[in-house]
Amino acid sequence: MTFIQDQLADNHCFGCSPDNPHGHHIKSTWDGERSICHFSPKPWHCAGSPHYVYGGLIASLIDCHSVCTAIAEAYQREGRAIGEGETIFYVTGSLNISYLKATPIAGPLVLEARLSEAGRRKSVVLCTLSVNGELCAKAELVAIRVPASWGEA
Ligand SMILES: CCCCCCCC(=O)SCCNC(=O)CCNC(=O)[C@H](O)C(C)(C)COP(=O)(O)OP(=O)(O)OC[C@H]1O[C@@H](n2cnc3c(N)ncnc32)[C@H](O)[C@@H]1OP(=O)(O)O
Repeated sequence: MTFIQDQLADNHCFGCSPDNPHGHHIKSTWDGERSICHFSPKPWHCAGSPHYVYGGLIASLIDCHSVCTAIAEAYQREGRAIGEGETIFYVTGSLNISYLKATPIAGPLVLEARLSEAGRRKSVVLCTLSVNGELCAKAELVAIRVPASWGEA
């Protein structure tokens, strides 16, 4: 399976870089229309209750998965494979999450994202997070394209 994050160069992100030793290392697939990410929380990712996932982690996963989705779609729109040629880099402009149900820590968490808008610099990504087919959170993220130098070390 090919993951978006493994095709991106110069990515140091806490949420999604394969090379950040302290990060979440999320992995997302992109089928040309939507992206999927599976994440299995650890016991220490709990909220006040040991049974449910901490909301900040949920935000972090949605953030990275959605921005990576915007990046994948942008490469596709330019007729390029992900990571091919000049680097395309997006950052989070805004993130609006609704926590609909407590998210069971037993997981796995399934994130699914697709674009509702794709402009020259701005993309809007809709993302859901479900466990066992039950919708626990939904979000809208505005991703803004920035120069590739943003991501350089
Ligand atoms: C592979 C890597 C994956 C990385 C995933 C990591 C995700 C992250 O955590 S990134 C870190 C968190 N985000 C940041 O630090 C971003 C900080 N903010 C910025 O750098 C800037 O404010 C930035 C880039 C968002 C906007 O730059 P700016 O030059 O002001 O944009 P501007 O030209 O005014 O606006 C462009 C478009 O975006 C829209 N926009 C700008 N900022 C926002 C915002 N905060 N919310 C919603 N829309 C916005 C504008 O309305 C405009 O839209 P339109 O084209 O429809 O008129």
